[in-house]
Amino acid sequence: MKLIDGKKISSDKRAEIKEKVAKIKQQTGKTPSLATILVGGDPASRVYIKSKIKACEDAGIKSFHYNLDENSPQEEIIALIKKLNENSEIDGILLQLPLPQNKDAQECLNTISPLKDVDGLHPFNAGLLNLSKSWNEIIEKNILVSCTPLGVVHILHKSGITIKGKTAVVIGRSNLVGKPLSMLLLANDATVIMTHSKTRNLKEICKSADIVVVAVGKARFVNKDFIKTGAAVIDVGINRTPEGLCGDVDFDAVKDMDIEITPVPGGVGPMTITMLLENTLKAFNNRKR
Ligand SMILES: NC(=O)C1=CN([C@@H]2O[C@H](COP(=O)(O)OP(=O)(O)OC[C@H]3O[C@@H](n4cnc5c(N)ncnc54)[C@H](OP(=O)(O)O)[C@@H]3O)[C@@H](O)[C@H]2O)C=CC1
Ligand SMILES: Nc1nc(=O)c2c([nH]1)NC[C@@H]1CN(c3ccc(C(=O)N[C@@H](CCC(=O)O)C(=O)O)cc3)C=[N+]21
Repeated sequence: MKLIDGKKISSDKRAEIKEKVAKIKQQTGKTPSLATILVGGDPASRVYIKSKIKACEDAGIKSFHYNLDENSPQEEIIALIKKLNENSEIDGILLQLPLPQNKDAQECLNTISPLKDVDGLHPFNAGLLNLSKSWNEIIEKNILVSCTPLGVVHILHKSGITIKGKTAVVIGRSNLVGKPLSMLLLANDATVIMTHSKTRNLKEICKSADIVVVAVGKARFVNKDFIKTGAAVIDVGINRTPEGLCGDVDFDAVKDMDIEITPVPGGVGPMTITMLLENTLKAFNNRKR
């Protein structure tokens, strides 16, 4: 087993971003900025938001945080987003998901200005990703794509894992992770198989893959039976268990195989936040303010 060090790849990229931010400040006198919105007080979401704010600070990106009450009506969330859309000082807006019950997340996301949509969840950006024909096009056009999928592809590139021509199986089809990730792998010329809870013969399908990305949200879901020798396994899952934080892969069960694998913690998680910083810079550049 070869461990893929997401933390190291992430900190290298953050150092690059920090330099870029310093240059922008020097050349324009402006500071790229991110607004984060948390509705309610879900403990896991609080932890993520805290790391996001800390990462912004470390990189020299200005951050503004808004914490709305659990019971705030949807109109209040939308009104805040509209206010942030109009605030020329703010480059990126991140609405932390999931929202408390009885709120329509997509409706809120639809009101974020596509230019400030650092999670790439506005239909306009999701559409641009869909229409893109290559990875180069996505990079050159500065398309805003969901941070976790971007992080996964960055990890693959930095680890020297070829994507072109490979069979990649993605487990999970959420709008935040599985679906945009499948589009990114496709743009990188993989043969992509998208799988989900209704997929039959999941083990066999995964066993045929050169690259397996798991984003299901079930602790130790993937075991030896899913993985072929020589495969790259990217574990997106974050599960809090009595024994601590763990991914969707049963790490102990596969660790003796001849594979490359990202650990949890220290794999995809840190990259997600790094890509949020990168997307904030993209938003700054796209707005040319
Ligand atoms: N490391 C990071 O930076 C991030 C980690 N995460 C973590 O990744 C995981 C997934 O997140 P997210 O995509 O938002 O989760 P969702 O709950 O939105 O999606 C889960 C997906 O898994 C599929 N699924 C559920 N059960 C099975 C099964 N038995 N077999 C195959 N597929 C199944 C679902 O299928 P169906 O569509 O049919 O219901 C669904 O598409 C979570 O653990 C989350 O915490 C999320 C974001 C960032
Ligand atoms: N609009 C929106 N955008 C998101 O990108 C988003 C979201 N909502 N909702 C929740 C998920 C989850 N997510 C993570 C971010 C960082 C780590 C992370 O840093 N993980 C560390 C461990 C952190 C810990 O100890 O909990 C690691 O894996 O090493 C994990 C998960 C972003 N998400």
